[in-house]
Amino acid sequence: MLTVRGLSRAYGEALVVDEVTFDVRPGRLTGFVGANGAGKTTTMRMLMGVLAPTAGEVLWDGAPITTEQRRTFGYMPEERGLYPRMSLVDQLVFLARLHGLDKAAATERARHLLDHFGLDERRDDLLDSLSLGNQQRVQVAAALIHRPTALILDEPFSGLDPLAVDSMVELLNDEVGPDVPVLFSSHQLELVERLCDDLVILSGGRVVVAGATDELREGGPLRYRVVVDDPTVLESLPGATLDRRDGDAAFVTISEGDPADLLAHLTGRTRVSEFHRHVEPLAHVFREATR
Ligand SMILES: Nc1ncnc2c1ncn2[C@@H]1O[C@H](COP(=O)(O)OP(=O)(O)OP(=O)(O)O)[C@@H](O)[C@H]1O
Repeated sequence: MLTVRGLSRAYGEALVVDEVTFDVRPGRLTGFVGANGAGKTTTMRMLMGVLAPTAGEVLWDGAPITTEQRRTFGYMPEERGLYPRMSLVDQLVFLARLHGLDKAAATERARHLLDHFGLDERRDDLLDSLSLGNQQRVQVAAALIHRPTALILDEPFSGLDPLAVDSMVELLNDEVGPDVPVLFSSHQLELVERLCDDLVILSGGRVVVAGATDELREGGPLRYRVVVDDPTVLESLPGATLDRRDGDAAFVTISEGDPADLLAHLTGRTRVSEFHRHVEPLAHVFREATR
């Protein structure tokens, strides 16, 4: 497991990452979300050891991480970092060799990834002749070249259309080992909500929400969407309040007691055609957390 503990970074007087703590669990896709300037890239750089923290540490399986261990990670930096004027296959082979693969194994691995990423026919083309989506694929392939033990991706989906995002996720699922922790940053909350097992929300350099995506969504207020024949019964509810109406539907938050009791109360007074849990999208959780 990869752990970030109390990580901080100051530039002069400005504390841009402020005691950030979270885990990236094995085999889980963790989304690192925050507005522009929240501190995601700075945190990821410190995680990878390319930027020194002002305070705090990074742990790998509970012990301070070593340079050797970091070398086994895959990293896609914000500034990318492949050579625009080198052919795809040459640079993947070059990177694989930097990671210690011999020439035959490096060529085999590069060819496998290019083939799997649908780029085999482009293998002799220069990176900057590819579409943005394909360039991103090559960047991800580069991060995967040495079968990394952890994967840190800075905005891997930026600029991709929804189909390209899905295809990238499929490739990651196929190519990333089952116990590998994966952290990726994004400012697209809807995308993260859809893709991630775990979520860390950063705002102004601080973690404002962290946890399993499902639990964060389900852990919100106990809100129900209700449709009844006689809406006047909603004006006084035991252990619940009417939040708002939207056409025929009303949204009710249960503050105490069981939803079943509220349903029984309503059905005793009017016909109830809808009564189900309304889970807020994470954008709502984010807004609440950063208010
Ligand atoms: N070298 C630097 N010197 C001074 N300030 C910096 C430096 N690098 C980053 N910052 C500041 O630190 C803050 C966090 O930046 P960072 O790039 O980590 O945010 P981010 O969440 O990755 O944003 P984005 O989504 O825009 O990439 C910003 O206010 C940025 O201006």
